[in-house]
Amino acid sequence: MAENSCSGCTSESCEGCSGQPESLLEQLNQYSSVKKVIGVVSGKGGVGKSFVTGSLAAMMRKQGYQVGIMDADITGPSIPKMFGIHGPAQGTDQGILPIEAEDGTKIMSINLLMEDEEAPVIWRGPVLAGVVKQFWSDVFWGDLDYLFVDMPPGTGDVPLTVFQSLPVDGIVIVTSPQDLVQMIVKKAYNMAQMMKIPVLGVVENYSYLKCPDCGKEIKLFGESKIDEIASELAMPVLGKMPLDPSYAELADQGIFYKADNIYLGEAVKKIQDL
Ligand SMILES: Nc1ncnc2c1ncn2[C@@H]1O[C@H](COP(=O)(O)OP(=O)(O)OP(=O)(O)O)[C@@H](O)[C@H]1O
Repeated sequence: MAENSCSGCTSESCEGCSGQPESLLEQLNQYSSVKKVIGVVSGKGGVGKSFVTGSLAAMMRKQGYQVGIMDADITGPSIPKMFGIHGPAQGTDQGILPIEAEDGTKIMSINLLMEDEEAPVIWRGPVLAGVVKQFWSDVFWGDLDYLFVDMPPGTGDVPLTVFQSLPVDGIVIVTSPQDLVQMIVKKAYNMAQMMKIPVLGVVENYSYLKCPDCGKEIKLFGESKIDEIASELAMPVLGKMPLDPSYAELADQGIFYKADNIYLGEAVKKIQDL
């Protein structure tokens, strides 16, 4: 995990602090340990960010790692439904307990804390940011190898809070093959650069649809430009995923942890190598 050796001390009490900007890192829940924090981001909504978060978590879990998912997409949480879990989450002296999916993935989401899952969250940025910090400091995650953070789309308050408050080891950018992509991917990439967060690479979703009859690959959104963009930014393409209704079905049935996303092998390797 990224070091935060100077958090909690002042420039008077620690020589190491002098001249360094004050760290905004939040303290992790004291009864928990998290080895690696991986953020999954997208420049715009609906490109499959939760889908990639869920796939990566499920694949890591299948390999025997202790895995958690923090659903930081507070106003559009979709992880609990994908993993077939419901609240209310319970609290103990150690903190709020995440809810475990059937495969053992530990999940915390605002939907697990609301009385009515369908009630909208109409909160301003600072409140949303506060919730994300509490998901780190007040949730009893236990000992995790990987915590995946499903971010809201864009570069607003919540992604900024995650980048500043959590020791993010790397991010995966998710995108789709459309004309706007170049600008959107660059915005996400540049934000990470400005926050000094390593970019592990980019995943393109909806790259094509495979015809169930003839196997032909149909490029629904036109030709992909992701290789060009990735090479311009000197980051790897970690996968190109087709639109595959069988995955959507697993999500709708709440058994997404069963998904074996063969298109994300490179992404898994990259995360394991961290
Ligand atoms: N490759 C795919 N094949 C089939 N269905 C997919 C694929 N990718 C995403 N979906 C489905 O599309 C919908 C939107 O995906 P998802 O929720 O992951 O997007 P998102 O980027 O997280 O959205 P938001 O911006 O709202 O957070 C979901 O129902 C998901 O199951």
